[in-house]
Amino acid sequence: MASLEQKASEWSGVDPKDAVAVDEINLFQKLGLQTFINLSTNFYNRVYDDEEEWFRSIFSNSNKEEAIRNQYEFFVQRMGGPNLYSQRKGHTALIGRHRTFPVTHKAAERWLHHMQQALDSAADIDEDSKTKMINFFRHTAFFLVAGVELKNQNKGTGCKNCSHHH
Ligand code: HEM
Repeated sequence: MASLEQKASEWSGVDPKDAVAVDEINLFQKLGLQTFINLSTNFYNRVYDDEEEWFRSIFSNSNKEEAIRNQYEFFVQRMGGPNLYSQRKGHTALIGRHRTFPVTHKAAERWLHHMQQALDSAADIDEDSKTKMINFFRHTAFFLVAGVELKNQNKGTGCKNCSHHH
């Protein structure tokens, strides 16, 4: 059976080594906290204003300000900054935290569309950092599609290892 990593690579089209290029330099040191706040604010403004109701509605039970903070704290932590996310919320456990949402291929593409737009409009991020970030986002998005699918298949069958993937 294909691993989540294999599925993520295949479905995203991102080579595994490009997906971890975010670790080649410390993006938090390079870009600073405010840049991450700006990016997540820009992204979620687009999500909450999405003309596509099916996608916008995935976020209808979430508070926009909280969603922005959850996201930038995770990005800061993942990209070389302080562990703001885990200090506040514990394990990142992204698959588990997405399992109640319809994380389909189509939803991943829509999420990535908004993130690409947010990156395109970010004057405070250089091109090299943008490339590293979008590859990481794309790979992670399809990792989540594969992970949520697997988790929901295993519903009720007690998959002990599911919580250890992220
Ligand atoms: C694939 C399509 C995706 C969908 C449909 C989706 C949907 C959601 C929704 C509805 C939330 C709840 C908002 C909140 O209250 O924080 C959320 C949270 C979050 N998402 Fe996603 N997401 C996707 C992809 C991603 C990707 C690619 C990443 C990381 C690169 C990510 C990272 C997060 C984080 C860190 C949270 C906060 C979790 C928490 O603290 O509960 N998501 N997502």
